[in-house]
Formats: sequence, structure tokens, C-alpha cells
Amino acid sequence: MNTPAVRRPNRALWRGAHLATLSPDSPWGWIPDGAIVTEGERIAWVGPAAALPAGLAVDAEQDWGGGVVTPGLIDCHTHLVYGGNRAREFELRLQGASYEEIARAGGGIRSTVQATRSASDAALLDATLARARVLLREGVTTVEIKSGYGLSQADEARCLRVARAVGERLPMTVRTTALGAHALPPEFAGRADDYIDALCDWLPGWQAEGLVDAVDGFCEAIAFSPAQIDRLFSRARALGLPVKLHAEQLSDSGGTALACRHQALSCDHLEHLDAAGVQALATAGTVAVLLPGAYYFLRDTQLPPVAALRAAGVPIALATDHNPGTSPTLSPLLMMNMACTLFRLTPEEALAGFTRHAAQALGLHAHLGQLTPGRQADWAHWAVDHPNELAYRFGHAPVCRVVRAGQPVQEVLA
Ligand SMILES: N=CN[C@@H](CCC(=O)O)C(=O)O
Ligand SMILES: [Zn+2]
Repeated sequence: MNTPAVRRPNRALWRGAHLATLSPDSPWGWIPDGAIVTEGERIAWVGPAAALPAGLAVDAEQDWGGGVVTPGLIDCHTHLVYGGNRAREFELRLQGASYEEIARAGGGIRSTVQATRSASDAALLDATLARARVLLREGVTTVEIKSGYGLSQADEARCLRVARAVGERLPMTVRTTALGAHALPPEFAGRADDYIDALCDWLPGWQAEGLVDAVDGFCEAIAFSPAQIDRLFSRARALGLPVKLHAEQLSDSGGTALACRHQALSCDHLEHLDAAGVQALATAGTVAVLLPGAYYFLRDTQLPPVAALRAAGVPIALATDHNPGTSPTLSPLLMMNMACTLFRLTPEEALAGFTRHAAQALGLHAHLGQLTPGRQADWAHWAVDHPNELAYRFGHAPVCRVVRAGQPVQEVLA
């Protein structure tokens, strides 16, 4: 009997650029004049071009022609699915109204809920795809997309379906996060506990439809208490879903400690995090996701405790937090610049924040976030001489060409 030949996946050799692999073994994971061998969607070999295995047979060879190659960027906290915008609220805040005042008066998240509920499926998808394309153009190959502007069983599911559709229409890995506990919808006014009960009941249906990779909440005086988030997270964990939390953004509410008791993948924002919260993150192995866009746009002055996080060995990720109310940006490189200028991250920490540590914030670090053998062949090729240039510019980004799962994506963007 003939044994069928096992065909190896298509093998390609890429060379002619410096590599910032983001492997933690050396600064930047730097490999000058490097090469990558891919087999199908995965990286098979990475190293100096001079050390390529002798006699390597490849099906295709590409010359980058200079520049620097980094892992594909990972935007691990976005709210890409929504209708309308909040430019009027921006004007009000510039005149002195605070984010909390606007929210308590029924504006803020609730005004976006209204606009989202009244948008058609097609309009929501088109707007979300347009936003995702901007991220992809700036090197983002993986994006987390939260719901949170539907706040009913049907509208949250609709937003999660739109998020899933982004991963089907564009060459990006999409992780969906159910953020029903973002704000109290009008039909549950004065009944926050009942709303949490409803969310606990809706979760299994969304999960069964394949819509949920993680569960998130907003733990804050204007949103939900630690006790309410605790009930939601207990339900999520019982269903086998990981959790993450918007925590300590506007005040120290104790959300981080609570989330860490549920082994949260990440706690996000953290401007008001105290020493006990830093320790809780370190003990639980939870990633701190810092969001300089929201800090800047709300004209916050309370800095997240970066030095303490660093000293405790907590991995720090960054994200755009794209949303219409507090961070209407779609530029990861601008966020890297702001993380350096406002939060005092180093440019290398900023890049790790959008690659290695962002992968960890999504539970994907074994597969994404570094240019190392076995991981998915996702990268961004930048017209720069050194990766420290990525955090250096602001307001414009260097030219970037993107490869996702071994395939160039430029034609999708044309
Ligand atoms: N903090 C809560 N959620 C969003 C803001 C949402 C909004 O204002 O629409 C954030 O991550 O910043
Ligand atoms: Zn958010």
C-alpha cells in the first residue's frame, strides 16, 4: 500500500531588514540584518540572515529592502462597534462639564447606546470595518472588540456579531468581549442588580452562538459596584469565560482586587490604582492595560502607578481604547508616544505594550506578540532604522506594510 506523501506547508524566506522580535531574551529582541522563514501561517525559523540553515529549500523568497520588522501590533482594548459620535460632549467638557456629570445627566455612554440601537446592522458593520481598516494600516493584526453600546440582549448580540464579522471580512485576528456591564440601560433605571441578573442569564446564549471570548465590566461609581461585578464574573467563570475589567479609572473602587480574585486576564485604565492593587495584579499574573488616549482626552491629571507596576513585575500593555466618548483615536503609534511622554514608559516598553504584553492581556501570548518559531507569522514592516522611532513621531506614522498569517495584506487596504 502506498503511504500518501505528507506535503509540508508552503515555505517562504523573508530577508533584508532588521528584526525587533520582542522576544524577552534581549533588548527589543533585536536581530540586525535578520531573516524569517515561514511555513504556511506560522514562523518556522528566525535569526540573522547570515545564520540561515545551509541548503534550505523554499517555495518563495522576499526581500524587504531595508527597514525594521516588528510583530504585528495587538490592540487589546477597543470599543469599535458604535453609532454616532460624541463631539458635542467634547465641546461641553471643554466648557467645564466633567465626564461623570455628563454621564449622570444621561449623556456619555447612554447617548452612544441610543445611537447604536438606532443604527442599522449594515451601518454598524460599515462603520466598524472602516475603523478596523485604519488600525490594520498602522500595523494592527489582532484587535479586541468590546460590545457595550447595545445593553439589551438583542443589541449586545448584534454588536458582538458585527465584531465577529470584522475577523471574517479583514485579515485580522478578532477577540470579542461582552461588555454588557458598561452602563445601566434606561429600561433598568434604578434596578442595577436586576440588570446584572439579566446579563448573567444572557451570557450562555451569546456564548453558545460563539460570540464571546471574554467578559468585561466597568467598575465605578457611575457604573457597577465590585459586588455587582463579582456576581457577573462568577457567572462568566462558571461558564469557562475569562474576564477583564475597566478598573480604578475615575476613583479607587477596589475593582482590581476583585478582578484578580477571578484571575482576570487584564485590568484596564488603573489611574487610581493603589499599592494593594499593584500587588494583587502581580500575584494574579494579571496584565495592567494602560490607556493614554482616555487619560489625555479626559484631561486627567492622576497618573497610573507605572513605577510601582514596573517594580512589581506586572506586565504593562497599551491600547487605543478607541471609543466615541473618551478616546476617539485609531493610532497605536500615537498611543505609544503618549505612553512615553505622559506615563514615562520607555519606547521599548511601549512597543512591548502593543505586542508581547497585549497578547498576554488577551490570553494569546503562546501564539502571538513575538517573532519567534511556532507563533503566527504576523508582522509589520516599518520604514525606520530603529524601533525606537515608532514611539517618537506623533501625528504621522512611518510607512508600514503588513503580513498576517504569512500573507501580505496590502491589497485588502488598497
Ligand atoms: N470607561 C469606560 N468605558 C470607555 C468609555 C466609554 C464611553 O465614554 O463611551 C473607556 O474605556 O474609556
Ligand atoms: Zn474601554
